[in-house]
Amino acid sequence: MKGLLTLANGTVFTGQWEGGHESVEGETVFFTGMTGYEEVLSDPSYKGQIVVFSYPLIGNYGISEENMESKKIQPAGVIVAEGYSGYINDGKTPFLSYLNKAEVPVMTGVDTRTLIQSIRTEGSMKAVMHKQSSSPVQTSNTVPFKVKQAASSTFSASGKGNFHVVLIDFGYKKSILQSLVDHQCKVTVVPYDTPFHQIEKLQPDGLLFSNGPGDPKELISWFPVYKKLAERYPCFGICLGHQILALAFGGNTKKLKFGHRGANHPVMNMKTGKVSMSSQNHSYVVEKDSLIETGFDVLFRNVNDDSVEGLTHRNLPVFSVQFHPEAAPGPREHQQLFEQFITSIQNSKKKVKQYA
Ligand SMILES: NC(=O)CC[C@H](N)C(=O)O
Repeated sequence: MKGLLTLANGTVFTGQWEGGHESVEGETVFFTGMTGYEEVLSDPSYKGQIVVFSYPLIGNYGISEENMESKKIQPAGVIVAEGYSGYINDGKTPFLSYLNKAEVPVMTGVDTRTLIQSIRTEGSMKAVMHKQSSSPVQTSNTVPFKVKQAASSTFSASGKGNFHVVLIDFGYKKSILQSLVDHQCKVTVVPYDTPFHQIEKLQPDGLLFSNGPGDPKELISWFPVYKKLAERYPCFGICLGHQILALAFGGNTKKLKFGHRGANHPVMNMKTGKVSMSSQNHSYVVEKDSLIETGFDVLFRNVNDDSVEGLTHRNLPVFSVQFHPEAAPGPREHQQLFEQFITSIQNSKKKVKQYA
């Protein structure tokens, strides 16, 4: 069965329709990593997007539940050049069956090279993906934000939990929670719309503002609460969490032409001059010139396009990164940022003791 992907500019790409809902729409974005499709498919930040994989063969090591970042397949649709359907190890689910079960449509045999070139030239675009035999869904302008946990829940490694971190959930990846637990934190996950006094009641040692889908400015009504929290507790922001911290302190964000999605984005630490590789998945960035009165300095910059990749506050134990330090199988060299967060919690605790 033939499938069609119609971009907002009218360009049509064809491929093999492999199943799932008969018609979906979403913003078309591309991911350049050679591995890591399980992470991409289950990262809530991809919610509602149509993801095009630039690596030509996807699915060659199947799907393992343990590598999934959330309980759902998050993108609205998936486009690949070739979907692997050969042998995989026991205990893994074949790529296409997993997506079929989740009813997420996949198109294979697509000219992904030309498709990605057109996104690079014209920018990320809305598109409709549908089975040739069914009529396409109507395009709407709804932004697919709002990933919400019903209630808060607490996690820790048994017998451990030296620091209590409240993870503010905008659509968090499981490996962020895991990285905190691995760093001896007891973690309470709370929905993004949890009032200040409820977070205060939990007596956190620090707060983690998570990643998440959509435009961070949608959360504007919550910025005063996030600012108050950041003035009170040591904070670490990741991706959407980083953007939100900048906005809450009066900074601004803008949308990139086609975003950064891959596992080899070089970033420079502005304090040390050291360049390291990072995993990334974002459309929006913090505008450097908007930071003047926020109290934030640039902690990391992107070596490719000079965009802001991290912030550190001059007077508060608050820092953030636009990339994903928790990511796997991307580079692991940013795990030390979780250590930095723990150190900032420890230092704040010492200060409180001093003044007590
Ligand atoms: N990974 C994320 O948290 C993404 C943040 C935001 N939705 C963006 O696209 O820029």
